[in-house]
Amino acid sequence: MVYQLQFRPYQRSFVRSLSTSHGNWEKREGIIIKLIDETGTIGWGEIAPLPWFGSETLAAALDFCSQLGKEITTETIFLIPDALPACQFGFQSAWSAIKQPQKLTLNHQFSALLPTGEAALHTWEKLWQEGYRTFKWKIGVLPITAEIGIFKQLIQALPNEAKVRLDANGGLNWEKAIEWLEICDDWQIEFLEQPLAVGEEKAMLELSKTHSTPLALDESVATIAQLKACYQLGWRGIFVIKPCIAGSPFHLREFCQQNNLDVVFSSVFETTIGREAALKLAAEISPKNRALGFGINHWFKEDEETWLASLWKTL
Ligand SMILES: O=C(O)CCC(=O)c1ccccc1C(=O)O
Ligand SMILES: [Mg+2]
Repeated sequence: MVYQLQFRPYQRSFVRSLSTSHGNWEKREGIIIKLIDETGTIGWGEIAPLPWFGSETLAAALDFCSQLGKEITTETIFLIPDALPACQFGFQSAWSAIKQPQKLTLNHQFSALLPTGEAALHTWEKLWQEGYRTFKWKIGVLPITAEIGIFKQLIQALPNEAKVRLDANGGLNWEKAIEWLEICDDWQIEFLEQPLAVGEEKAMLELSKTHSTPLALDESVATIAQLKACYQLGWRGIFVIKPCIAGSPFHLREFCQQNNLDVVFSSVFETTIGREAALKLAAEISPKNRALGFGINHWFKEDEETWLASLWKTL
């Protein structure tokens, strides 16, 4: 089967930059793709790379799209190399949108991403009023004493019913991870995400055995190959899945289902197009008790619908 292909790069700025232990992220860049089959049916897809997480760069994704020309075959779509995981996801989900155009039905809760640092203290309440009951806050950004101080204020301000996830983005060392885990154990945190850097999976396995707070791997399992490697290593804790950068949605679903993984789905600030495809997977494989990490409205300046509509017009 042959599909006509069109694509458009996009970029949008965050209202405030996303601060993590990797640094400050100012704007989201990606590519929207449009496939058209012989009957005129359209499938949209999105390539939303996150190079600081280990995916390809935007430039590599653009090179890939540019060399394809005006058409792409089913075969090419399923032979995209593993070095281009965000492209695998974008093209294969656009293909699915044509072949299996089912509507998205979800009854999961969402988790809201709080701004980093003190700003979390005056942001959670608005999100609570919007109905969020799970909140994620970044750590490993400020000096640890200051951060623990803010954390204690936050946890005491939040209603009892609220669940809290902490995400260190690999920014802690062994001692700081233990310091945080002891606090997490006291406050019944839902989980601590990626305390140590990529490559320190054995140490994280060790930490998971000595503390009651569950640990989640994120950067360590960014792609399907990494996910498999960590599973093989014996990781049976939580796996954070960012579908848009993980690779083939078909392979991802198969591996998660076969091994019954405890997964938490997570956004990479993709647009509605990537988000719909990611949430379709979540509807199938995310456990109901794990809120989806897609509560990221308020992070962009433009109104999503208007912004996307104007991008669409150019395709
Ligand atoms: O997972 C969530 O709840 C929100 C998304 C999120 O935290 C995130 C978004 C973009 C890039 C990295 C991360 C992260 O989990 O580290
Ligand atoms: Mg994370």
